[in-house]
Amino acid sequence: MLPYSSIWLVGIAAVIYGLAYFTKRRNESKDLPQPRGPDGRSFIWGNMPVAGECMKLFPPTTHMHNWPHYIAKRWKTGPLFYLDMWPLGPRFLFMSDPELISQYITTTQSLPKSSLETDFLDRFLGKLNMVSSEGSHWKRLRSMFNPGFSASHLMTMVPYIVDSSMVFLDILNKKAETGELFELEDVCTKLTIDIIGKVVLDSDFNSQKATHPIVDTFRTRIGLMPDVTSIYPWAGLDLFRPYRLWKNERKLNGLIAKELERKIQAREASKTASSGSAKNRKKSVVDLALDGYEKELSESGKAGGAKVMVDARTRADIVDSMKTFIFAGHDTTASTLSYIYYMLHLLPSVYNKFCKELDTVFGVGTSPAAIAEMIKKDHHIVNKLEYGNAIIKEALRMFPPASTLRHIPAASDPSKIVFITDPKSGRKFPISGWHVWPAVHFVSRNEEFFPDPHHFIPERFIQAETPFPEAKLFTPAGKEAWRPFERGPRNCIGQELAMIESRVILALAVRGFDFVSEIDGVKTETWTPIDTVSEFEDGRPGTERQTIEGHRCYQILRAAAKPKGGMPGRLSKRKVS
Ligand code: HEM
Repeated sequence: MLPYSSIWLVGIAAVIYGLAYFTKRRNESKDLPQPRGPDGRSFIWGNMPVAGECMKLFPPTTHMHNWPHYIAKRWKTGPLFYLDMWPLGPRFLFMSDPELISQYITTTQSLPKSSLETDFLDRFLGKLNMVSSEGSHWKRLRSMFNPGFSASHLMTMVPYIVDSSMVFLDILNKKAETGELFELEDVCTKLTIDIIGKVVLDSDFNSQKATHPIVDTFRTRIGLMPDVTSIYPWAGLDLFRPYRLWKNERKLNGLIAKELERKIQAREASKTASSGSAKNRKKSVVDLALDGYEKELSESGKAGGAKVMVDARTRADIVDSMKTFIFAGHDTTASTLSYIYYMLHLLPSVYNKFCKELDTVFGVGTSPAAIAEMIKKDHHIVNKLEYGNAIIKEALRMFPPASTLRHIPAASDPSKIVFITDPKSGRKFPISGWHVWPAVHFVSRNEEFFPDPHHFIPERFIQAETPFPEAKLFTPAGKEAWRPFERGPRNCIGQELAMIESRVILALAVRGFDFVSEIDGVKTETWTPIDTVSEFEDGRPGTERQTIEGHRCYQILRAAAKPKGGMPGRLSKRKVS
């Protein structure tokens, strides 16, 4: 037994060590750009007072990517700042300078993904998912699936996208007839899921009209995941969650594996088939991945006879990738489409200008059915929708559905700390040990590149029409300023698909509709653009606050950044202009 005096000595030593460690950690961020002042930083709490203010002011379910722009303005931090919430929360480094981000975080030097992102995705999609994979496994997955997501290959999928969009158009017509209250995002999600099923797996999910086990099980899984809107690790604790998630994963993996097996059998059958339809079938993303796999096997001399055996590891990679594509590809595009309908009601001038472009490209008075045929004949015709494309880009700028989070571990040896250098000031900033979050929402509000960032101005992306010729967007510095799909080797593999499907849907299913968002019985008929910092000037707590930047359907975090409540509203027929 230790004598009391020794216990005291050990206790005192532990307290001294603890205090020294705490002081050292806290001082690491002392001189870095960050919110300052009594409401910005304290020795004990670091920048927790800032998080406290944001949690109080922003409506409760707000996506946290709304914070950095507000913080930068409120505490005048500039485009790069640290938010040290240790030991109660993460240590973030926020940035909105696209040049710094591309050079040090995502492109020239592509940092590994942060555990704040990958822990969630590994649990949700499986450990082999592409978004959180690193190194040789990520390279293998990316090169396996790149061919299927190339622009030239995706163009061959346009007829499928058109067919799904015509079903969607039908549904919108019915909603406009009844004038019922519905969640626009849900309808858009079913459309994007159908498109992904077809493009990726050549499966008819048909979820716009019926239920499909894969889609149902997948959506159940989304509901089972913890709500990650809180920065506290204990938020959303549920003892039965792991079991429910495990059960759901088994079911989902089994369903996708069955679909994959069907695909493999169909491929084998088509090799010997004489019928043209089997041979001429359009290839899905998985088909192209399996083509690559077969080629790899035959080049390495491992192909065993005429029948190709897909090994268990490759099957597991494909199953997790399918979940990844469904996840990454449906919510994101559905959210973007929902915001486009929402903005086109609020800005009739944008709607009218787009209708004129439709007339120019497809001819005055051309019906959606005729436009559908035109697109099927000439897939590239949708690329002529320059203004339509700018509308999609502006929606993605204002309401970005996703972004990236990167991290390299802290270094105890000061000589091993990694720094980035601001070319303007020459100042060095440490990145080791910080979760670097180049939140697209924050970058998209950088006024050097996007003046009047709270206004929806598609023309800003068309050089000949921009009202901001002095903005840096069209200079070399602005090349990577628009980054909703991120940049560099880890950029979005599905970005061409998202843009092509959005253009097709705009061409077919926007004209003639008027969508009015309606939350808790309040219709959004008009909108006054406003900066969050001005909007929150009154300091009224967020539980009472209903809008962000003037929008009642602000973005919340539900796996991706999605419109609040699924964008409820009513559709009506609009006078065709
Ligand atoms: C508007 C639609 C979309 C947006 C805004 C978007 C955005 C993004 C962003 C920001 C990333 C980087 C994530 C990170 O670094 O953690 C990403 C990655 C990814 N996206 Fe998308 N995405 C969209 C649509 C799609 C579609 C349609 C698919 C596929 C069907 C897809 C599949 C993926 C995959 C697999 C990755 C990981 C790529 C890699 O790590 O190599 N996305 N996306």
